[in-house]
Amino acid sequence: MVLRGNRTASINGDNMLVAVRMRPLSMKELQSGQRSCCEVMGDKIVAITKAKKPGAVLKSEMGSVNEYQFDEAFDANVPQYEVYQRTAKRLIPSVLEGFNVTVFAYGATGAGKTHTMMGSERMDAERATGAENGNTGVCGIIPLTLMDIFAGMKQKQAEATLPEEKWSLSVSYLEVYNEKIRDLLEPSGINLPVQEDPKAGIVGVGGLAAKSAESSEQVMELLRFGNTNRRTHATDANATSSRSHAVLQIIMKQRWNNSKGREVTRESRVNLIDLAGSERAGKTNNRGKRLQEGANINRSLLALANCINALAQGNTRKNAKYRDSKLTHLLKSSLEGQCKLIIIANINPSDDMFEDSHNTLKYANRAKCMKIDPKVVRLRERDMAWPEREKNMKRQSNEQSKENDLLKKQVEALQQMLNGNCPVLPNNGLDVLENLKMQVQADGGEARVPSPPSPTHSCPGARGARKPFRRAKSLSSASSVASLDSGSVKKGSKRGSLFKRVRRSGSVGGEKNLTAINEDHSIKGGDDSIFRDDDGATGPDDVEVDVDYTRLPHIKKNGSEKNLMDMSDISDISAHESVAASGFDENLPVDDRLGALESRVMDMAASRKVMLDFITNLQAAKDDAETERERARRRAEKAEREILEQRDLLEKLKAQVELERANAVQAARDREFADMQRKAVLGKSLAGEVVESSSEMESVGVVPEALDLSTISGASSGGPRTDVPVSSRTPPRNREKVQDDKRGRPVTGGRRIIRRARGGSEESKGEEDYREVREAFGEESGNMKSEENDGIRGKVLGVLGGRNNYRGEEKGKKGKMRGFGHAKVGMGEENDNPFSIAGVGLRG
Ligand SMILES: Nc1ncnc2c1ncn2[C@@H]1O[C@H](COP(=O)(O)OP(=O)(O)OP(=O)(O)O)[C@@H](O)[C@H]1O
Repeated sequence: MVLRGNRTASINGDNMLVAVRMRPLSMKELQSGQRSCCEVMGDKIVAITKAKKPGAVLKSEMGSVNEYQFDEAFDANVPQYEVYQRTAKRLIPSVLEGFNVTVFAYGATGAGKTHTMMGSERMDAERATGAENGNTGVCGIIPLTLMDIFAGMKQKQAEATLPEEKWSLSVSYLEVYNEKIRDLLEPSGINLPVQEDPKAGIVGVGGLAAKSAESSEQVMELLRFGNTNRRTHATDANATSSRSHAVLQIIMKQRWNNSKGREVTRESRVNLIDLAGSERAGKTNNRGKRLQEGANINRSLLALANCINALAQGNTRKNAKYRDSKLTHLLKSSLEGQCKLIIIANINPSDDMFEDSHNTLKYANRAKCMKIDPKVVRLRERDMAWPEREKNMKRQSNEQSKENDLLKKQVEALQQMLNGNCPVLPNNGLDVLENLKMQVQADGGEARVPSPPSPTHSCPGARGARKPFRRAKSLSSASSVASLDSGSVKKGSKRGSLFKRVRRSGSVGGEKNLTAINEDHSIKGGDDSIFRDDDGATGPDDVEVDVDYTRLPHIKKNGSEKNLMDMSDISDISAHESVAASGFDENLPVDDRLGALESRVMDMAASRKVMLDFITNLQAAKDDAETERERARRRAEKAEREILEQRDLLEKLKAQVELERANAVQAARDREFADMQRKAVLGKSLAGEVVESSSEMESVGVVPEALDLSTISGASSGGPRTDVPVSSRTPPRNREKVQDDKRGRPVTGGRRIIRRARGGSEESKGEEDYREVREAFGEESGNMKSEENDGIRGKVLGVLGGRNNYRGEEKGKKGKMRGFGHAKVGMGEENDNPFSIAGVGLRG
């Protein structure tokens, strides 16, 4: 068995601590027969044993033991609190003194990093039983550190000896997932940028939320919320595997006033980091998204290992490639030596994880060689002399005040436009909106509330905090939009167009003439006193803007009413202003005036943000209204088109009805004419005159052949006639003869006869029909006496018989007796075909 090792402790003394923590084998691992290959020995030494391969010949296959010495080493039995006590707790005094501290846990997946940093799932229950009193069984380093920091702050505050000494704390929580930085406290899905301040040697994250907290409980609440947004997923190696690196940043501030009346701020940051674990794809069986996550985790951990290697090689700080990953970029200031550093290497003792655990130990061993030289307390002192500061504050305050006035008036103008006083924006109104848009864009889409300026403040957040003031100035001078009131423009004025616009055009009656909106929505200049007092000084008492904020418009959007501005944000602007006015009261002590001015600047900035938001909302509402108007116009046009189409259609239908009516009239005339002809023919026949022309017969719908008895064969058989030629002409249908009967009632010739015929006995039916035919055609019954006419009568009855299914001879008896008498010229009862000769009958 070969023994190798590196039994040296960290070279950085108190500034850096490298510890190793070994977790116990899990039940699952024990059940699957895995054995421990690691041992924590005395003197903070960890030994890792590589088993000899069965039948090993090569040196690499031989068993070996490696021993490494660390600043701290914890075996599986060491409880959470002891781990904390021997690591992070040591650095709490440094934090309270203003040092930056970074603590991170490193190791393979499932080695116990989250357990070490956060604690176990039972942490909440345990905390409820009083972790603060020493019952800290399952709390990890993060909650324990928070408790101690808050306890330390409380004590410091209680023992405060410095004038106006105040302690405060805020936290931010982020994750690095797949090389993207996400805010866990205000999750938005946005990939936040890493920002570096080389001068101050600080690396921060742009746009990261910082939440102030009064107690560790509050921070733990925030953490719990953040953890619900963190990416974790079950893998083969760990049921709750972290898929991202999580960074909790605690920012602690101590403020006091020094003997020269200057405010001094001391700020320290504590980074508590739970890294995701390195993993081998072969062991974890991860696929797809998990595999990609694993690759990104490994890449960033490799970048971290490379940086540590480079830093451990002595004077090669510049060789460390921090930008190889987001994680190393974020940790740059911690690794470079700006921070006190604690690295906890977690190992899983299972022999199955030998390679991973050994790598972790080698990595931690190398980290010991990093040179850490954290900067001592970083004091940020306001070094500006008071008169200069006061002047500066006044200027800023006035700029804000003027800008706010202008914004108030623009809000008013927009409200009027929105309330319908001016449904279409005039050109200069559009200028206002355009100007506002530029302003909002120049603010990066959002106006931030500035904190009091601190010229020597070197952290990026604090520098950013001064931005709104500078921005306001540069914006106003850069703005190139044409003035609304060109007469009042002062060309070349440093104040720029936004302020030029409210220059006065004259004062009225000695009163302060407030800037107002002209009827055409341009902004009318007010009294110069808005900017200057009689004595030439400027101040908030000059501002008297009477805006009724209770009349803020509600915009209907998507069916629901939306208030464009939160009233609570702005309702007490005037109160702020009156309080802030004390900043100009020369009789007050300097500190009070400074405080008042600061608070005024902040309030002004806050109300400016509210108004900018409001204006943006108004703009959006206006856009929505215009879109809605456009939609309504299109809908109206469409409806108009449809109405016109309907009208066209109606006209066509009317014309068609007219045509049909004319046709019907013409058809009625034709029928009348045909009936007259037929009547004439039948009259002739009944009178015994010879009907010479077949066309005469046809004209009344009687086919001559059908009446030609010579063509009738089997007339006496009584069966259906098959040899009777069927008229090739379709008998005209619906051509019913309508005429008055004797009583003047309209009678439908053929049909009526048929109906009647169906009613009585067969014989009398024939007679009746015959009579009715006669009557229908207005013949005198006397004309029927002659024997010759019996033939015609027989014909008529025969036709009737066919039409009404008279049965052969029996039904046509009378006709036969009187001559022709072959009523069965009809088709018999089977023949119902209206197109047969029977149908031709008298129907025509
Ligand atoms: N010291 C310990 N004592 C008891 N159980 C532990 C200890 N360390 C870790 N565990 C348990 O081991 C399992 C894995 O631990 P943990 O989730 O902390 O691993 P991890 O290193 O954070 O893994 P990953 O990188 O995948 O997130 C958990 O069930 C945890 O409770």
